[in-house]
Amino acid sequence: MNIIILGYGKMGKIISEIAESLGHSIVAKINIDNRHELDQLNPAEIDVAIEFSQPEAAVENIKWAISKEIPIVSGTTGWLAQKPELDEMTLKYGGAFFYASNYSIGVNVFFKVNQYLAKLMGDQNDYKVSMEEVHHTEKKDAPSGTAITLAEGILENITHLKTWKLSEEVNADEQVLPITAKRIDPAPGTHIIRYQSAIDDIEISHTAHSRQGFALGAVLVAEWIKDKKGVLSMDDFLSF
Ligand SMILES: NC(=O)C1=CN([C@@H]2O[C@H](COP(=O)(O)OP(=O)(O)OC[C@H]3O[C@@H](n4cnc5c(N)ncnc54)[C@H](OP(=O)(O)O)[C@@H]3O)[C@@H](O)[C@H]2O)C=CC1
Ligand SMILES: O=C(O)C1=N[C@H](C(=O)O)C[C@H](O)C1
Repeated sequence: MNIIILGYGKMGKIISEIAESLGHSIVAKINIDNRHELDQLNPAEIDVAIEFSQPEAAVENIKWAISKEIPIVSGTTGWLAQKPELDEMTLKYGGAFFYASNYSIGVNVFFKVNQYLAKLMGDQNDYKVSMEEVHHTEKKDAPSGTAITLAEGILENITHLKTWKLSEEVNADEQVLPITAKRIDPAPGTHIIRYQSAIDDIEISHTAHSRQGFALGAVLVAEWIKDKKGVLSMDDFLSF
């Protein structure tokens, strides 16, 4: 496959290495300073675009790929308010757009465990639920996209919770799920969910040891999306 990398930073570099090791060709590695190279490319020769850039750059990058009819796999976090607009554009162009806040298989198993635990805890009003995420200091957004997906999994199952908020106070508001975001190098990504009561605590966590799992997942999705159409997510890709 011929792949274009939109955002050649920490993730873009690992994704390129993995893709090349699997026999794919990287036809361009685009950062802010060489975006002009996009105009010299022949879209017909690109099978898939993989986009891991920055919150302010993601929408423009994804629009570029959709408008050139190139299937796009995006992992950039911190811009999701604009996703409905991009979903609509994908359908208008008859293209393929895949977004996931986390491409690691382990985290996607963890998403399911989180939903199941929240369902079990839905009527257990003596427990206060809270979340902590830990990432490296270069991360631009907080809370992480993964933390927001986890929060959505909790809110849809615990009815007295109405929203989440960045806060360190576990007991502040019955209706609010507090999320603490810590920035400590070199943490690739840790997420912890805690249910705490006077009697006992329940805790689940996922700790990434490197960025390898995120990058491999993105390449596997890129291979899968090549001949697909529509607005797609990990629920379409994974069979669990
Ligand atoms: N979904 C997932 O599984 C994962 C998602 N992420 C997310 O991916 C994103 C990237 O993470 P990471 O690689 O660590 O970040 P980096 O900061 O290391 O890389 C981002 C890259 O994007 C480049 N960039 C900035 N503006 C543009 C633009 N307009 N067009 C193209 N490229 C641009 C930057 O270039 P320059 O340095 O020149 O500004 C930089 O090289 C983040 O949003 C992060 O949260 C990260 C890991 C996993
Ligand atoms: O910026 C990162 O590094 C990561 N970002 C993603 C997120 O915001 O959830 C995924 C992973 O946690 C690493």
